[in-house]
Amino acid sequence: MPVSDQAFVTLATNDVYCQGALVLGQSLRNQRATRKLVVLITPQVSSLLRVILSKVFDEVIEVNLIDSADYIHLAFLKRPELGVTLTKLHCWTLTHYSKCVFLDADTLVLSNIDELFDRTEFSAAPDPGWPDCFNSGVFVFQPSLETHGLLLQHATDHGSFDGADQGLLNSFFSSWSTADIHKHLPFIYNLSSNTAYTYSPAFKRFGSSVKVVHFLGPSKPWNYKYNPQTGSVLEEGTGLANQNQTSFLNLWWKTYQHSVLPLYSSFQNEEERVSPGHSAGIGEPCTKPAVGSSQPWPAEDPSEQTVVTDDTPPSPKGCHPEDTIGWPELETSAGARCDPLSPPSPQCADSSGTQTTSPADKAEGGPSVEILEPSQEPPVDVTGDPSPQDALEVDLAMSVFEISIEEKVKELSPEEERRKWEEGRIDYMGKDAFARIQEKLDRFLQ
Ligand SMILES: O=c1ccn([C@@H]2O[C@H](COP(=O)(O)OP(=O)(O)O[C@H]3O[C@H](CO)[C@@H](O)[C@H](O)[C@H]3O)[C@@H](O)[C@H]2O)c(=O)[nH]1
Ligand SMILES: [Mn+2]
Repeated sequence: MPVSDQAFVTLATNDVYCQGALVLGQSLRNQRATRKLVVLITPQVSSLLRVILSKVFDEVIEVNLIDSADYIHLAFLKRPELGVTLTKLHCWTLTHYSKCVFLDADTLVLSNIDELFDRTEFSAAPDPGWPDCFNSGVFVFQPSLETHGLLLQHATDHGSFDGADQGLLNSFFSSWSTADIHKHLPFIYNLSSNTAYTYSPAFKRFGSSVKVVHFLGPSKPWNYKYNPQTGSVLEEGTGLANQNQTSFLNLWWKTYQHSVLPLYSSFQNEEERVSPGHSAGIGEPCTKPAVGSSQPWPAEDPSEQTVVTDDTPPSPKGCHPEDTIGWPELETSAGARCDPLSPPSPQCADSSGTQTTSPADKAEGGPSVEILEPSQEPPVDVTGDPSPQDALEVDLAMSVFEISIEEKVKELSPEEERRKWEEGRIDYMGKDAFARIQEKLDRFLQ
């Protein structure tokens, strides 16, 4: 029975973290989550990713620090490191929900976790590095503007002992470790993938009941390359610590391959229906239609998995090499259009607008799992040249043997920079951070 005034909430401030949010959202749908799915985004997220997110999430909500009260805004300018922290706190403003479960975008849900809604604010699992603190990657909270205001006030008055949300939330909800054991979520709701081996007998004993894996720390699943034929991440140079970690990474990538990549292709199908004759774009899987089917989960999966598929028949697509004109302003890499493993590059679709899927579609359990057939084409890096105002930050590189998500560092021209500022799209955390501006001034004055 869906409970519409409760929601699972995540956050993605850029296109790279959006890939994580998509995997998380699809993993919740695959596990038949009965609550609404909400993703908070910031202005940096490109229009294509907003459309793709709206296929998975019931609500895609843009939040902006600039909307916060002036005193917060000013304090923030002096404390740019609190940026993502304060953004996470926006989840308390979702007052059209009575209770929510926040999940970091780098988490993966392995079985249904609806029972978390039986808990109350503020419930979280211990942090593996300091178990008297909770980890802020998974928590139960109750939206409230009052609490939101108090949290912001706390942030400006006291900062955060780790410079981010986990320190702040731990000092705000400081009685968590002692007051009420019901607020301690079991570790299986927030198992850190990279510490699963530090107490291996416990992992042997309890590992099979893990419900949420959290890829906390500096290396995220999308930093790895994945071989879609073997179904495993490529290990060279990554220093993978252990087998459990690898299994979880493989699961993340399997979800990405089977539940997220098809969203890019189905997006393109919709575009085709809107403007027939402008069919295939970059990387269109045009040689064979994709087949909707249920995909068994890998043997290493520690829990019972269900992949929900819808009954929508795959739209037949022929290979029409002369029709590869979907987005004329973009360059295509030679050969890319016929690689069956290539979804359309995100760069192809800057003109996406604000298309959404109805929540009814999503209630069915998300898009079908597609089997993408390998081809004999040589590996192709599918890249394009997006229009400046929607600069995408990821490149999806696809080949028969390798899928990778790469962060793209895009240099904007001075005019584009100025326009971004004028539109209020300021990268406080990055190149517009005060320290960087100071450096520029210093250079100028020398
Ligand atoms: O550039 C960023 C960075 C973070 N996030 C969001 O913020 C979350 C937290 O960042 P993450 O990189 O996942 O941090 P962790 O490696 O998990 O590190 C820990 O420390 C963080 C800062 O205190 C906490 O937010 C985490 O919950 C905690 O697990 C992410 O999952 C995203 O939802 C973005 O959207 N964009
Ligand atoms: Mn995290």
